[in-house]
Amino acid sequence: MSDLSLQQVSVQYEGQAAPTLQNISLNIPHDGITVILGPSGCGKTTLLNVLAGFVPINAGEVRDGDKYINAPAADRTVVFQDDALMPWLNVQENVELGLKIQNVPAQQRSAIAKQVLQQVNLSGAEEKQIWELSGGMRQRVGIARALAVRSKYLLMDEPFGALDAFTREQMQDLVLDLWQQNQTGFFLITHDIEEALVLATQLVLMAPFPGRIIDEIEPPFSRQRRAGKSFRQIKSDSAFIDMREYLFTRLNAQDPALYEVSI
Ligand SMILES: Nc1ncnc2c1ncn2[C@@H]1O[C@H](COP(=O)(O)OP(=O)(O)OP(=O)(O)O)[C@@H](O)[C@H]1O
Repeated sequence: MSDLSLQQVSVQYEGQAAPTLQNISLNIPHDGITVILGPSGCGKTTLLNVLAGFVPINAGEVRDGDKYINAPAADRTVVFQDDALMPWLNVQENVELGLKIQNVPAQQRSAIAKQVLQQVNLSGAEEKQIWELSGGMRQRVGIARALAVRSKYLLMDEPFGALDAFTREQMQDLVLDLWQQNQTGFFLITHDIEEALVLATQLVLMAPFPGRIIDEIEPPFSRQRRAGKSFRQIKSDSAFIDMREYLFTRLNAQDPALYEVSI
């Protein structure tokens, strides 16, 4: 299966003096968890919107294999932070929505919805109304909806930012489970250094003005978690602490030299 790739991509919004993204080149594996970390305003959301096909680029190219990406499609589904669920539909109906748009027959829709709701641990909640759910449950319905259409990539912008620490860890485990079970590629933005480290198979560090990539690392911790190591064990490991401090220093850089590219 092909990967998503950006070659020398630049984006400059109308009315802006400088590019929001400049010369971004990045490979996003179809079977990895790519996490973007960077200070506010460095263009993380713009990058996600480029991959989703929402924002046009001014230079460069974005491709999935030999297919150029310049419009939204069902193989790249955005899971919005506010979960974007339809409050007049129940859980099952929300999950079936994308399938309905694709004219999948009712019986098949229902079977797929039940299966993906089971994957996100929401079996039994099919008939619930959206307003009856907790924030974490709503996020899981949003993810189930994306899984239902068999999306090749899930694009997530700060998906767990509004959740408490415990629910957040449950959602991180869910991402790791789904990554293994479904062979889905994840592209995820977070402000949380520890979250980035425990989830990423590829961690991309960005700097602002103009938005650019300054480092890429491949943390081993998502695989360690899948192999049974607890979050507590991972986060107290000296390798984890060293990487966390490195990222913290670079993200809090007052000194522009720390924003120099180090790939
Ligand atoms: N539609 C738009 N039109 C004009 N300027 C925009 C648009 N979207 C974003 N920008 C500008 O582009 C820059 C980067 O914004 P973007 O949201 O991509 O950054 P970000 O890294 O995701 O920020 P944050 O972490 O605060 O969400 C900002 O200066 C923002 O004002």
